Amino acid sequence: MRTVLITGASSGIGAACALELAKDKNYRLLLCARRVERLEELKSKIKDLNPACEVHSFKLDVRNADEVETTLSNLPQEWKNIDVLINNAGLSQGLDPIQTGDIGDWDRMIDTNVKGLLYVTRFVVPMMEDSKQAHIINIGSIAGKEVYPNGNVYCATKHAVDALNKAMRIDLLAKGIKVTAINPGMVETEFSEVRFHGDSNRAKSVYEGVTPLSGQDIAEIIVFALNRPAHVNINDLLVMPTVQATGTIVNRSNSK
Ligand SMILES: NC(=O)C1=CN([C@@H]2O[C@H](COP(=O)(O)OP(=O)(O)OC[C@H]3O[C@@H](n4cnc5c(N)ncnc54)[C@H](OP(=O)(O)O)[C@@H]3O)[C@@H](O)[C@H]2O)C=CC1
Ligand SMILES: CC(=O)[C@H](N)C(=O)O
Repeated sequence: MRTVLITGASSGIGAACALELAKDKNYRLLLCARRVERLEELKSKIKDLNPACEVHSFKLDVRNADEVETTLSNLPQEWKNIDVLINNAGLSQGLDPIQTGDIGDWDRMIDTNVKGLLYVTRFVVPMMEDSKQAHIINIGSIAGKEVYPNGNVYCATKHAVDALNKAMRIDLLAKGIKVTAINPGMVETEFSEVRFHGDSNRAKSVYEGVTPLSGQDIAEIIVFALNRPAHVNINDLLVMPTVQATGTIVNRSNSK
């Protein structure tokens, strides 16, 4: 049995991972995010799907290092050993050129996508000491492999995730902790709604005329990566919908 901690489990890819892992009797789930009411709804979906799946959920804002340390160290005793960390919490805010970008948006992206991922990893790795199957999955992005117009700071944060993913693989090698980056292209979640500060029409237009990836598509790939034999690690995977060639080149006339 492996205990999996998923950050940002209240929506999108994180919630889909929880539901996918709940189908597999080898996993028990630690779910966190800021919106606890969403986590409660997710827990009841998991109960319907697999009543035997053990779930513990809690509120966590990954941007606050003290909160991350205190909350993780105060987990109930039976949840203190972690095997798998899915560093998923993240967001994009704004899509503006650098000279007019909103500094609050920049801070939120850097604090969540880079510093939050670091804080959680810093305090979870010591909780993996007893694990024989320790694995960290970092959710990067196509935006961590290339830069697209007006993506500036979001792209920079995901390039940082790409670097940290490689750095973790080096630093954690002697501990036998697997480290995998999953880098999605366009996935239809709340991502665009958050990027455009709740402008749902603009968010919808991102997915017009295309079949994007779903959270479930990414979750299935993560479960595949987690279930490889002990000697096999998927280091880095870039996953795009068939209609997407780069961060911004998308065929909207030939949706599959
Ligand atoms: N959708 C896409 O096209 C792509 C997404 N990604 C990445 O996938 C990851 C998941 O995003 P996605 O599912 O699409 O988007 P969603 O907006 O649907 O989900 C984002 C999740 O992150 C959580 N989160 C955000 N800020 C914080 C915080 N400060 N502390 C804790 N949790 C936080 C949210 O929970 P809450 O608000 O409740 O705290 C939510 O559960 C992100 O890292 C994103 O960058 C990568 C490439 C493409
Ligand atoms: C370009 C993408 O596919 C990604 N969702 C992003 O907006 O960075």
